Amino acid sequence: MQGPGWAAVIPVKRLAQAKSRLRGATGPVPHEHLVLALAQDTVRAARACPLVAEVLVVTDDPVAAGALTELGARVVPDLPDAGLNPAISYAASQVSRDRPVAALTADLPALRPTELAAALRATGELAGGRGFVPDAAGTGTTLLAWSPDRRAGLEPAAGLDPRFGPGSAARHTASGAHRLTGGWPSLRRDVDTAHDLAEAARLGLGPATRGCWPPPPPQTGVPGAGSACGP
Ligand SMILES: Nc1nc2c(ncn2[C@@H]2O[C@H](COP(=O)(O)OP(=O)(O)OP(=O)(O)O)[C@@H](O)[C@H]2O)c(=O)[nH]1
Ligand SMILES: C=C(OP(=O)(O)O)C(=O)O
Repeated sequence: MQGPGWAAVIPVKRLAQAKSRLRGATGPVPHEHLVLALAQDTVRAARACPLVAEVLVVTDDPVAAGALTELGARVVPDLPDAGLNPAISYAASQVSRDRPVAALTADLPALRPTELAAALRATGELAGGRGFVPDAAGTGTTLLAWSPDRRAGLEPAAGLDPRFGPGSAARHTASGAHRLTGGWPSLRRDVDTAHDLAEAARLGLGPATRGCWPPPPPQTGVPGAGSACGP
Protein backbone atom coordinates (compact mmCIF):
# COMPACT_ATOMS: atom_id res chain seq x y z
CA MET A 1 0.00 0.00 0.00
CA GLN A 2 1.49 3.38 -1.00
CA GLY A 3 0.90 6.30 1.38
CA PRO A 4 -1.63 6.05 4.17
CA GLY A 5 -4.28 3.45 3.43
CA TRP A 6 -7.95 4.32 3.18
CA ALA A 7 -10.37 4.33 6.08
CA ALA A 8 -13.72 2.85 5.04
CA VAL A 9 -16.71 4.06 7.06
CA ILE A 10 -19.75 1.77 6.92
CA PRO A 11 -22.99 2.94 8.58
CA VAL A 12 -25.30 0.26 9.94
CA LYS A 13 -28.74 1.22 11.16
CA ARG A 14 -30.36 -0.77 13.99
CA LEU A 15 -31.03 -4.13 12.36
CA ALA A 16 -34.73 -4.30 13.22
CA GLN A 17 -35.35 -0.88 11.64
CA ALA A 18 -33.01 -1.17 8.64
CA LYS A 19 -33.88 -2.24 5.11
CA SER A 20 -37.63 -1.93 5.60
CA ARG A 21 -38.27 -2.46 1.88
CA LEU A 22 -36.66 -5.90 2.16
CA ARG A 23 -38.82 -7.13 5.02
CA GLY A 24 -40.26 -10.54 4.16
CA ALA A 25 -37.94 -11.10 1.19
CA THR A 26 -36.31 -14.14 2.71
CA GLY A 27 -39.40 -15.96 3.91
CA PRO A 28 -38.73 -17.68 7.22
CA VAL A 29 -35.28 -16.14 7.67
CA PRO A 30 -35.55 -13.38 10.33
CA HIS A 31 -35.25 -9.92 8.82
CA GLU A 32 -32.44 -8.93 11.20
CA HIS A 33 -30.37 -11.94 10.06
CA LEU A 34 -30.60 -10.89 6.42
CA VAL A 35 -29.75 -7.24 7.20
CA LEU A 36 -26.76 -8.35 9.25
CA ALA A 37 -25.62 -10.70 6.48
CA LEU A 38 -25.62 -7.84 3.95
CA ALA A 39 -23.45 -5.79 6.31
CA GLN A 40 -21.14 -8.71 7.04
CA ASP A 41 -20.45 -9.28 3.34
CA THR A 42 -19.88 -5.55 2.81
CA VAL A 43 -17.44 -5.35 5.71
CA ARG A 44 -15.67 -8.55 4.69
CA ALA A 45 -15.09 -7.23 1.16
CA ALA A 46 -13.88 -3.84 2.45
CA ARG A 47 -11.45 -5.56 4.82
CA ALA A 48 -10.15 -7.65 1.90
CA CYS A 49 -9.52 -4.58 -0.26
CA PRO A 50 -5.77 -4.01 -0.50
CA LEU A 51 -6.17 -0.20 -0.41
CA VAL A 52 -8.20 -0.21 2.80
CA ALA A 53 -6.21 0.06 6.03
CA GLU A 54 -9.13 0.20 8.45
CA VAL A 55 -12.88 -0.30 8.46
CA LEU A 56 -15.03 1.72 10.85
CA VAL A 57 -18.61 0.63 11.39
CA VAL A 58 -20.89 3.25 12.89
CA THR A 59 -23.82 1.62 14.61
CA ASP A 60 -25.87 1.49 17.78
CA ASP A 61 -26.89 -2.09 17.23
CA PRO A 62 -25.18 -4.41 19.74
CA VAL A 63 -25.58 -7.56 17.62
CA ALA A 64 -24.18 -5.88 14.51
CA ALA A 65 -21.39 -4.34 16.59
CA GLY A 66 -20.34 -7.76 17.91
CA ALA A 67 -20.54 -9.59 14.59
CA LEU A 68 -18.75 -6.87 12.61
CA THR A 69 -16.01 -6.49 15.24
CA GLU A 70 -15.36 -10.20 14.73
CA LEU A 71 -14.70 -9.43 11.06
CA GLY A 72 -12.06 -6.86 12.02
CA ALA A 73 -14.09 -3.63 11.95
CA ARG A 74 -13.66 -0.90 14.55
CA VAL A 75 -17.08 0.04 15.89
CA VAL A 76 -17.97 3.68 16.52
CA PRO A 77 -21.25 4.40 18.35
CA ASP A 78 -24.00 6.18 16.45
CA LEU A 79 -24.97 9.69 17.50
CA PRO A 80 -28.41 9.11 19.06
CA ASP A 81 -31.18 9.81 16.52
CA ALA A 82 -28.95 12.07 14.44
CA GLY A 83 -29.47 10.18 11.19
CA LEU A 84 -27.23 8.82 8.48
CA ASN A 85 -25.02 11.73 7.41
CA PRO A 86 -24.13 12.90 10.95
CA ALA A 87 -23.30 9.27 11.79
CA ILE A 88 -20.91 9.05 8.84
CA SER A 89 -19.35 12.43 9.65
CA TYR A 90 -18.86 11.44 13.26
CA ALA A 91 -17.11 8.21 12.25
CA ALA A 92 -14.96 10.12 9.75
CA SER A 93 -13.95 12.51 12.55
CA GLN A 94 -12.41 9.51 14.35
CA VAL A 95 -10.04 8.86 11.42
CA SER A 96 -6.51 10.19 11.55
CA ARG A 97 -6.12 13.39 9.59
CA ASP A 98 -3.82 12.27 6.80
CA ARG A 99 -5.91 9.26 5.83
CA PRO A 100 -8.15 9.22 2.79
CA VAL A 101 -11.66 8.27 3.83
CA ALA A 102 -14.58 6.64 2.06
CA ALA A 103 -18.14 5.93 3.16
CA LEU A 104 -20.00 3.00 1.72
CA THR A 105 -23.46 1.67 2.36
CA ALA A 106 -23.80 -1.63 4.25
CA ASP A 107 -26.00 -3.23 1.61
CA LEU A 108 -23.46 -4.42 -0.95
CA PRO A 109 -23.47 -8.22 -0.53
CA ALA A 110 -21.82 -8.92 -3.91
CA LEU A 111 -19.01 -6.39 -3.43
CA ARG A 112 -15.68 -7.40 -4.94
CA PRO A 113 -12.60 -5.97 -3.21
CA THR A 114 -10.98 -5.33 -6.62
CA GLU A 115 -13.87 -3.07 -7.68
CA LEU A 116 -13.68 -1.11 -4.44
CA ALA A 117 -9.93 -0.73 -4.95
CA ALA A 118 -10.45 0.56 -8.50
CA ALA A 119 -12.93 3.21 -7.32
CA LEU A 120 -10.65 4.35 -4.51
CA ARG A 121 -7.70 4.53 -6.89
CA ALA A 122 -9.80 6.58 -9.33
CA THR A 123 -10.74 8.99 -6.50
CA GLY A 124 -7.08 9.43 -5.58
CA GLU A 125 -6.40 10.57 -9.15
CA LEU A 126 -9.16 13.23 -9.20
CA ALA A 127 -8.16 16.88 -9.12
CA GLY A 128 -10.64 17.69 -6.32
CA GLY A 129 -10.01 14.39 -4.57
CA ARG A 130 -13.73 13.75 -3.95
CA GLY A 131 -15.77 11.25 -5.92
CA PHE A 132 -18.83 9.08 -5.64
CA VAL A 133 -20.13 5.92 -7.22
CA PRO A 134 -23.83 5.99 -8.14
CA ASP A 135 -25.97 3.02 -7.16
CA ALA A 136 -27.34 0.61 -9.76
CA ALA A 137 -30.37 2.85 -10.37
CA GLY A 138 -28.08 5.84 -10.92
CA THR A 139 -29.93 8.12 -8.49
CA GLY A 140 -28.42 7.04 -5.17
CA THR A 141 -24.87 6.58 -3.93
CA THR A 142 -23.04 3.48 -2.77
CA LEU A 143 -19.59 5.01 -2.24
CA LEU A 144 -18.42 8.53 -1.43
CA ALA A 145 -14.65 8.94 -1.20
CA TRP A 146 -12.29 11.76 -0.36
CA SER A 147 -8.54 11.83 -0.67
CA PRO A 148 -7.02 14.75 1.28
CA ASP A 149 -5.15 17.49 -0.47
CA ARG A 150 -2.60 18.69 2.04
CA ARG A 151 -3.01 22.30 0.86
CA ALA A 152 -6.68 22.29 1.74
CA GLY A 153 -6.08 21.35 5.38
CA LEU A 154 -9.56 19.89 5.81
CA GLU A 155 -10.58 17.45 8.51
CA PRO A 156 -11.77 14.09 7.07
CA ALA A 157 -15.41 14.72 8.02
CA ALA A 158 -15.45 18.10 6.29
CA GLY A 159 -13.56 16.76 3.30
CA LEU A 160 -15.96 13.87 2.84
CA ASP A 161 -19.10 16.01 3.32
CA PRO A 162 -21.64 13.16 3.00
CA ARG A 163 -25.07 13.80 1.51
CA PHE A 164 -26.52 10.28 1.46
CA GLY A 165 -30.24 9.58 1.36
CA PRO A 166 -32.81 9.26 -1.44
CA GLY A 167 -31.61 11.05 -4.58
CA SER A 168 -28.11 11.50 -3.15
CA ALA A 169 -26.31 11.22 -6.50
CA ALA A 170 -27.63 14.65 -7.54
CA ARG A 171 -26.68 16.15 -4.16
CA HIS A 172 -23.18 14.71 -4.34
CA THR A 173 -22.76 16.13 -7.84
CA ALA A 174 -24.14 19.52 -6.77
CA SER A 175 -21.68 19.60 -3.88
CA GLY A 176 -18.76 19.19 -6.28
CA ALA A 177 -18.07 15.46 -6.03
CA HIS A 178 -17.03 13.79 -9.26
CA ARG A 179 -19.36 11.04 -10.50
CA LEU A 180 -17.18 7.98 -11.05
CA THR A 181 -18.23 5.90 -13.99
CA GLY A 182 -16.10 2.75 -13.92
CA GLY A 183 -17.99 -0.50 -14.58
CA TRP A 184 -17.92 -1.88 -11.00
CA PRO A 185 -21.27 -3.74 -11.04
CA SER A 186 -20.74 -5.26 -7.59
CA LEU A 187 -19.96 -1.86 -6.05
CA ARG A 188 -23.07 -0.31 -7.59
CA ARG A 189 -25.39 -3.20 -6.65
CA ASP A 190 -27.05 -1.96 -3.47
CA VAL A 191 -29.90 -4.05 -2.10
CA ASP A 192 -33.11 -2.26 -1.14
CA THR A 193 -35.70 -4.75 -2.44
CA ALA A 194 -36.13 -8.47 -3.10
CA HIS A 195 -35.51 -7.76 -6.79
CA ASP A 196 -32.17 -6.10 -5.92
CA LEU A 197 -31.24 -9.15 -3.87
CA ALA A 198 -31.89 -11.42 -6.84
CA GLU A 199 -29.70 -9.13 -8.99
CA ALA A 200 -26.93 -9.29 -6.38
CA ALA A 201 -27.24 -13.09 -6.36
CA ARG A 202 -26.69 -13.06 -10.13
CA LEU A 203 -23.37 -11.25 -9.55
CA GLY A 204 -22.40 -13.66 -6.76
CA LEU A 205 -23.22 -13.14 -3.08
CA GLY A 206 -20.74 -13.08 -0.25
CA PRO A 207 -20.82 -16.03 2.16
CA ALA A 208 -23.11 -14.52 4.81
CA THR A 209 -25.90 -13.48 2.43
CA ARG A 210 -25.52 -16.72 0.48
CA GLY A 211 -26.66 -18.46 3.67
CA CYS A 212 -29.90 -16.45 3.62
CA TRP A 213 -30.73 -16.51 -0.08
CA PRO A 214 -32.60 -18.16 -1.62
CA PRO A 215 -34.71 -18.57 1.52
CA PRO A 216 -35.36 -22.12 2.68
CA PRO A 217 -38.79 -23.42 1.59
CA PRO A 218 -41.50 -22.76 4.22
CA GLN A 219 -42.14 -26.46 4.86
CA THR A 220 -38.66 -26.83 6.42
CA GLY A 221 -40.30 -25.06 9.33
CA VAL A 222 -37.82 -23.49 11.68
CA PRO A 223 -36.65 -19.95 10.78
CA GLY A 224 -33.33 -20.09 9.03
CA ALA A 225 -33.29 -23.90 9.16
CA GLY A 226 -30.49 -25.47 7.19
CA SER A 227 -28.73 -22.18 6.50
CA ALA A 228 -25.79 -20.36 8.00
CA CYS A 229 -27.83 -17.16 8.02
CA GLY A 230 -27.68 -15.16 11.23
CA PRO A 231 -25.20 -13.98 13.86
N1 LIG B 1 -25.44 4.33 11.62
C1 LIG B 1 -26.52 4.64 10.87
N2 LIG B 1 -26.68 4.04 9.67
C2 LIG B 1 -27.78 4.36 8.95
C3 LIG B 1 -28.76 5.26 9.39
N3 LIG B 1 -29.72 5.36 8.43
C4 LIG B 1 -29.35 4.54 7.43
N4 LIG B 1 -28.18 3.91 7.73
C5 LIG B 1 -27.41 2.98 6.90
O1 LIG B 1 -27.12 3.66 5.70
C6 LIG B 1 -27.10 2.76 4.60
C7 LIG B 1 -28.01 3.24 3.47
O2 LIG B 1 -29.31 3.38 3.96
P1 LIG B 1 -30.58 2.89 3.16
O3 LIG B 1 -30.24 2.15 1.92
O4 LIG B 1 -31.52 4.06 3.05
O5 LIG B 1 -31.10 1.82 4.19
P2 LIG B 1 -32.30 1.79 5.21
O6 LIG B 1 -32.65 3.12 5.78
O7 LIG B 1 -31.87 0.75 6.17
O8 LIG B 1 -33.42 1.17 4.26
P3 LIG B 1 -34.97 1.47 4.04
O9 LIG B 1 -35.67 1.24 5.33
O10 LIG B 1 -35.37 0.43 3.02
O11 LIG B 1 -35.06 2.86 3.52
C8 LIG B 1 -27.44 1.41 5.17
O12 LIG B 1 -26.23 0.75 5.37
C9 LIG B 1 -28.14 1.72 6.48
O13 LIG B 1 -27.93 0.71 7.45
C10 LIG B 1 -28.55 5.88 10.68
O14 LIG B 1 -29.35 6.69 11.16
N5 LIG B 1 -27.42 5.53 11.37
C1 LIG C 1 -28.74 6.16 1.41
C2 LIG C 1 -28.93 5.91 0.13
O1 LIG C 1 -29.65 4.84 -0.24
P1 LIG C 1 -31.22 4.79 -0.55
O2 LIG C 1 -31.45 5.71 -1.69
O3 LIG C 1 -31.37 3.36 -0.86
O4 LIG C 1 -31.92 5.22 0.71
C3 LIG C 1 -28.30 6.74 -0.94
O5 LIG C 1 -28.43 6.34 -2.11
O6 LIG C 1 -27.69 7.76 -0.63
